[in-house]
Amino acid sequence: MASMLLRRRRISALGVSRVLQAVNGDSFRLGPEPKFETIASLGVRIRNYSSGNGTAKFDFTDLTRPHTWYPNARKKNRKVFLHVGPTNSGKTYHALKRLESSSSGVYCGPLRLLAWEVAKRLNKAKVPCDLITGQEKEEVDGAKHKAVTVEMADITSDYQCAVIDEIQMLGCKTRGFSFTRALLGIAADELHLCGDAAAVPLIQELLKVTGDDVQVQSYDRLLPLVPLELPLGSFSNIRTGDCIVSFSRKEIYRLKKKIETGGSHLCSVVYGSLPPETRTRQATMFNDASSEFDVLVASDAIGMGLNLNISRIIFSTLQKFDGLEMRDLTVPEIKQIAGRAGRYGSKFPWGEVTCLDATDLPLLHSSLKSASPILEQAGVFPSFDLIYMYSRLKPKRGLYRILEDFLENAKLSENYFFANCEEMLKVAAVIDGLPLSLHDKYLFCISPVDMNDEISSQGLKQFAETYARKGLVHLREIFTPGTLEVPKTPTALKELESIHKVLELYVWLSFRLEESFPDHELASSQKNICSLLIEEFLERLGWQKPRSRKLASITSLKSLMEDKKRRYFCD
Ligand SMILES: Nc1ncnc2c1ncn2[C@@H]1O[C@H](COP(=O)(O)OP(=O)(O)OP(=O)(O)O)[C@@H](O)[C@H]1O
Ligand SMILES: [Mg+2]
Repeated sequence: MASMLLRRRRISALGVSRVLQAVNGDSFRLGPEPKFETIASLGVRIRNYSSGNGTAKFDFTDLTRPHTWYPNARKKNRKVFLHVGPTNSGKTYHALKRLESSSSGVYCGPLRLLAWEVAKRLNKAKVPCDLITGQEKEEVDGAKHKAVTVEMADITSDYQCAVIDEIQMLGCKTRGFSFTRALLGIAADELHLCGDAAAVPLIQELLKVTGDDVQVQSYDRLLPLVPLELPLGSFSNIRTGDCIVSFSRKEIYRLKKKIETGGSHLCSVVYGSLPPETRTRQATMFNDASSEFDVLVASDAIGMGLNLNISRIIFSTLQKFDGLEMRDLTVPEIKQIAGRAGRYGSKFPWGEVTCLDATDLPLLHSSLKSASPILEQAGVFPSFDLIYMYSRLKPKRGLYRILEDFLENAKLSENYFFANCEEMLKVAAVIDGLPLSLHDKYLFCISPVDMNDEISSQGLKQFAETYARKGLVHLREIFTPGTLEVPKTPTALKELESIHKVLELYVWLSFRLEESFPDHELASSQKNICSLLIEEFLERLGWQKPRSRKLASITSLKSLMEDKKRRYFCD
């Protein structure tokens, strides 16, 4: 199918045959935008350097004091509240209450789904709130509040209140630096940090030098979470409100099929490579008591902060493929995922957690009893301006060499580690030969391309090549609108997911290089069609036997979209 959509002469090899595919959450390389945000704080020495008088010896690779990169935040004496406790203890709830009552504010979350949930909640409470993620900007008239994915946090604005959710992610190898940037850089009178107690000592240490006032508020779980003594046993024991967790996309579909062929349940699915809007609607459908989709099959894409009507989490495995090898889930991962069961305010009075396989039960039980290991270091990454200034010392080098050199020479304090930038380097290696400015190269490097996905990486390459050659990239050059159709096989589904990624990449670029990527509307609408077709596959052409709903009568895409809007967009 994809050969019809992505012209063959440009995107050739399409097959992706990984049996086990990691199905993580949102794309993580929606890094901070390449704005000159640090330079102001580097002061006079940079001016000396720039004037070329040769007297200044500014060391751009000295990253030992990242808090000095954010003069706006440093002008404030921020009141920092650390809301810590187990999952489902009301941490985010209390922070959001403050946000809601503030005159201006921002919520920064790790997932689009969380940002979406918060924007919806604030708007419902008559607090106009924009939703801003790497790929979308939904602006509301008069909004003084924003719900954003953490990479989009604006450190140049002044807020009364800011919330950073799942703050323990500052220890994440790939995305941690964006949490650190938000932590040190957001200029707010009140900063609320929600997350695991394991992050407290590190945050206290990092904020010792900022002059902020830090208070810790601890919470207890609101509803009990009961680890079961028995595994699930037969699949006939599956019941409404169950969520089976698996880390392989193929396994997710196998489980869905197995449960649905039992004839009593229909399954929503949520996993990382599904389009975000599809994930949102699948989650909404599962949460909706009047929908027939009463069981969820999901990856760890549901693992953070989400409020889902889950009564019991069933781990199909306690191992996941992390891109390199199969490994056991960590204690925080198990606790985060298990914590989705029995959310306060859902219809279930407590949560339960078990496994498919009895041999996994001891690890499950011991992990739930263990404290998460104390975080030792926070991620950090040089902003574009530092890389740019450094590049002037190394003329004629491509971004790959500049990044590599920079990281080799960079100095950090013991509280920080360098973000893993392998994915950025992969992009740099592909585009370095093109006649593009360093700024443009950096932009392509932080774009949400999935370099492990052949279609997505080919899409990026073609966009960058055309942009370098002509400065203008029309979507039609690599994509033929109007050819998308409901996938008929799991392979076609996978291809459609990849095509969605290419369209998402175009939309992302069109936000940042508006004139050069002018087909924003077309790419957005095709992207939406893509996700609707994927959902149609999930609902109609999957393995389930629809019961009462007359899906067969939905023939045109228009009526399909209207049908979906009626059912899932009206809230
Ligand atoms: N005091 C309260 N009154 C009403 N609802 C509450 C209260 N506290 C929490 N809730 C609700 O309970 C649910 C869980 O709360 P919340 O999302 O804040 O937990 P959390 O500690 O942030 O969990 P996680 O670690 O999973 O992110 C949410 O639906 C929230 O709205
Ligand atoms: Mg939370």
